Amino acid sequence: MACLMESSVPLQSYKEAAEWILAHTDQRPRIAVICGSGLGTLAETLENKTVIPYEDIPHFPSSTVPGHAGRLVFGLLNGKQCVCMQGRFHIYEGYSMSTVAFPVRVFSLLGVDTLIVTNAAGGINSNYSVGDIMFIKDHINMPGFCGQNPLRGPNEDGFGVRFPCMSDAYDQHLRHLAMDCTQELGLQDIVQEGIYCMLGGPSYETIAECNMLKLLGVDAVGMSTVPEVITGRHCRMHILGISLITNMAILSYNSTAHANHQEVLQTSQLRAAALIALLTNLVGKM
Ligand SMILES: O=P(O)(O)O[C@@H]1C[C@H](O)[C@@H](CO)O1
Ligand SMILES: Nc1nc2[nH]cnc2c(=O)[nH]1
Repeated sequence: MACLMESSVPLQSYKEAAEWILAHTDQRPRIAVICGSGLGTLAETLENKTVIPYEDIPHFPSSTVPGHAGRLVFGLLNGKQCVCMQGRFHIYEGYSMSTVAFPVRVFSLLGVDTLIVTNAAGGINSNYSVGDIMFIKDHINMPGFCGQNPLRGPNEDGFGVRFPCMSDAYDQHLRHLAMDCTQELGLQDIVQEGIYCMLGGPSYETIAECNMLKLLGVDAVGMSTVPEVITGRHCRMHILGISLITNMAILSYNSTAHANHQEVLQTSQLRAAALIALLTNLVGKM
């Protein structure tokens, strides 16, 4: 009988990508950073860089979104070896959740055990302001309500268990360490801690959808992060999630504001220096 199961990414593809990378750099980082929309400048600050375009790596997807350069950058951040993804993948580009999270399993094969995931997000919580930095304490996988999950398909036991727990997805110790860094850097007035909700995109939310998310207790909404976090936790990585509030979600029919990607990139640029300082300080303490 023909197999009716959807195919997920074959194990061999992760292995071939990892082997290729290991053959092209001597760097062996334990920390990976996924840079959100417009936040890739962090990678420019690494020392002793090895830059690998995604298209050179076997089986790696390509970045198609403005503000996502499409390169892996290996190097030293505050003396610690790191690998930065300058550009991530999204399901709205046409990728499956497992393809979006492909790099995370490759990182795991490289020896990465700590994943810092950043994103640009719309603020739902009315106490937030544009430019706030939100540490993610939990997420809602909205596409997951319709069966979209990066772990869908046969389980790869070599990476993790069939039914991984997600109640501890975001590492409390890392979050507290990051909070301490914001105090040291004088950023405490722009720091929040909250719940991130992933929607599929690429359209931004309607006013009714924003109000629904507010009722659900969501603090910030975006189109990413959740696939990488679920996949990272599946292979027991420690995870820190950071959302930059690049725009406020529109909750009132009286508003004349319109969500747009230019505003997202502008706010990212405005806060790039603060985020770089935060991550540099944090990585130094890890
Ligand atoms: O990759 P992230 O989540 O940072 O980017 C967000 C979601 C969309 O790609 C884009 C919308 O402006 O920003
Ligand atoms: N879904 C969504 N993603 C974003 N990314 C940056 N801002 C937003 C937003 O308002 N909504």
